[in-house]
Amino acid sequence: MNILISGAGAIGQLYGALFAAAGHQVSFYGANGPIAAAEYQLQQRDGTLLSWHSSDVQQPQIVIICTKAYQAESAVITLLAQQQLSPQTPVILLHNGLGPHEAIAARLAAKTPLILASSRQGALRMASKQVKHTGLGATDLGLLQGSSAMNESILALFQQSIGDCHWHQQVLQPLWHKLLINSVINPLTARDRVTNGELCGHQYQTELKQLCAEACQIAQACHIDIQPETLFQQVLNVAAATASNRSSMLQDVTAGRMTEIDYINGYLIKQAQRLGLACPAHQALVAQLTDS
Ligand SMILES: NC(=O)C1=CN([C@@H]2O[C@H](COP(=O)(O)OP(=O)(O)OC[C@H]3O[C@@H](n4cnc5c(N)ncnc54)[C@H](OP(=O)(O)O)[C@@H]3O)[C@@H](O)[C@H]2O)C=CC1
Ligand SMILES: CC(C)(CO)C(=O)C(=O)O
Repeated sequence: MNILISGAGAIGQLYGALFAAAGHQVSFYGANGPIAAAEYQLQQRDGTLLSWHSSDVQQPQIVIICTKAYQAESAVITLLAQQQLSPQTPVILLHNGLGPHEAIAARLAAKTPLILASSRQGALRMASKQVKHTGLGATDLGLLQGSSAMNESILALFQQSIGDCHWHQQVLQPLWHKLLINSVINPLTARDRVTNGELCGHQYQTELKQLCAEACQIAQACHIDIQPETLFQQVLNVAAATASNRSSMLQDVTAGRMTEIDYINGYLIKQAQRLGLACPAHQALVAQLTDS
């Protein structure tokens, strides 16, 4: 298959390498347009280097947006302006957080398959054309709008190339679940400059519970099936399982980069305001991070 990936960063290069290794043609798009064919390297989990080649951009059969959440809409705008995409070509959004799908859905033709995806793989950029595969994890996918004609072939493509991939009829459920966990772990670790595991300490338990309770009330009002005690336990499990990790938001803050907080806690706050619900703990957290 001919796959165009917009966003040649850590996750874009990881998925690109895995698609290419499975025999597919991968081309990249950047903020300024098509990226010429080049050699890339993936540092695999066993330490060995996999060299692979991207192609020049041709008419794609699938488009995957692998930018940060705050870059996704502009990536789609650039593609629609510069490429003659068929309205049948599926567009897959693969970023953390939620929000850009609403604006992007409105920009695409009604029949264009818009697929949302969430990745629990880990990738780290080592050089402009080299990434390290830092963690294995599932990819969740599902159709948000448009024709479902390619659902099965897209799932087969992901399962054959990436491995652990799951199709969801209600894709917003797994995306919300990841957002809820990120909405607690990421800003706390970024605010206090601590590893994920440190959130399991006694001093965080009250704040964790309050954040989980608020987030669940908003999620439930958005028809997401989750209980505060379940989320609290999941947050502790993820924090313990990734104890030595520095969350992506902590890494962004430390490096002086923009964070995705507007698409994680910011999305929750937006939903709360729409529904007339209070969320003081999440608002305080956003303010603490934005002011720091
Ligand atoms: N890295 C990881 O382990 C994981 C990441 N994720 C999520 O995946 C998403 C991508 O993360 P990650 O790959 O780490 O981020 P990166 O910053 O490494 O990659 C984003 C890429 O998009 C490029 N880009 C920026 N603007 C545009 C644009 N308008 N059009 C096309 N390309 C553009 C960037 O180019 P430039 O560098 O020139 O700005 C960069 O190459 C995020 O939402 C992240 O939270 C999810 C799970 C794990
Ligand atoms: C699960 C967690 C918190 C792992 O670090 C993550 O997804 C992130 O850092 O963005």
